[in-house]
Amino acid sequence: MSKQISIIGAPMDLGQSRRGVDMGPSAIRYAGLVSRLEAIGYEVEDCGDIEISRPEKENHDHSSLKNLKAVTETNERLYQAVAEVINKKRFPLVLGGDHSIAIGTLAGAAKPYQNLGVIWYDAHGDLNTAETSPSGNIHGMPLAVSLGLGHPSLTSIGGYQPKVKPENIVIIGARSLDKGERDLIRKENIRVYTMHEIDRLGMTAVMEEAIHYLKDRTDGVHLSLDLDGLDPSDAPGVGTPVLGGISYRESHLAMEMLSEADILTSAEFVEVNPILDEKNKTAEAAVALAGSLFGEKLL
Ligand SMILES: NC(=[NH2+])NCCC[C@H](N)C(=O)O
Ligand SMILES: [Mn+2]
Ligand SMILES: [Mn+2]
Repeated sequence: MSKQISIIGAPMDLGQSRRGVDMGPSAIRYAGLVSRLEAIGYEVEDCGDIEISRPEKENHDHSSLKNLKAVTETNERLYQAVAEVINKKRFPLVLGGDHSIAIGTLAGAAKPYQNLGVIWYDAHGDLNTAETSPSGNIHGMPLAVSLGLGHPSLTSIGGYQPKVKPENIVIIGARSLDKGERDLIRKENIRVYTMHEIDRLGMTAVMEEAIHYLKDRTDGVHLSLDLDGLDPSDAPGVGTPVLGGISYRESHLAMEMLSEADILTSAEFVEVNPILDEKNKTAEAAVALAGSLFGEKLL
């Protein structure tokens, strides 16, 4: 992993309907992200926040894709920002914002790779399209978009598609999937470790398998960590909490194992919503997990 990290804030809340997730990057910074990474020995640059487009007032045309234009424009800018960081041979660490920002992150992060692996750490699959989405919220669609499925203005960001292949994806922590998402997972044979497998096999075995699987077939790996992958008792500050999630300790173990495997080439932490949080607990969890992910050791 590159010893130089560049942090990019993407304070967007337009991919869903609960206000406050645009303050996620601030909350994560406030919880001490930069000093935490510097203490491990990284050279850290904070690039600040990308500009977020204003939502269109009339949204009737795209009720199945809320704020499509603003989400598209914002992700174009995030794509550029991530690509620039990678050109400088630095490690991009993106802070959301709702999960729709993964569209731009992945457009930038996948570009140098033939077979980018993706670890989607999430309660949800985020594999909806306008046709299958129950909500019209684009934060439920970014993984589908990265597979090349969805509205052309989203799938064409970065000028190439798909960004990732279904066989290079591992979803961890799933416990809320819509019908269309389940169908897509079966059709494309996407590897999913649901909460059932995490309970049954334990996080150690799940991560060993996931890492082994990705190591064999990919030339880079992106971690997209939605804080709602964690149990709401450990990460209450999220817009779409689902009971029965991954514990704080299991998440640390997962991050530590990723750090040891040294396979990551980019990462993002998304869906931190300080308005719904308890004393910045969720942002603090994100920073602590980033510590483990980047190799922090107690002894
Ligand atoms: N990134 C997230 N929190 N996504 C939640 C998605 C919820 C639901 N599956 C939807 O598509 O609307
Ligand atoms: Mn989620
Ligand atoms: Mn998500």
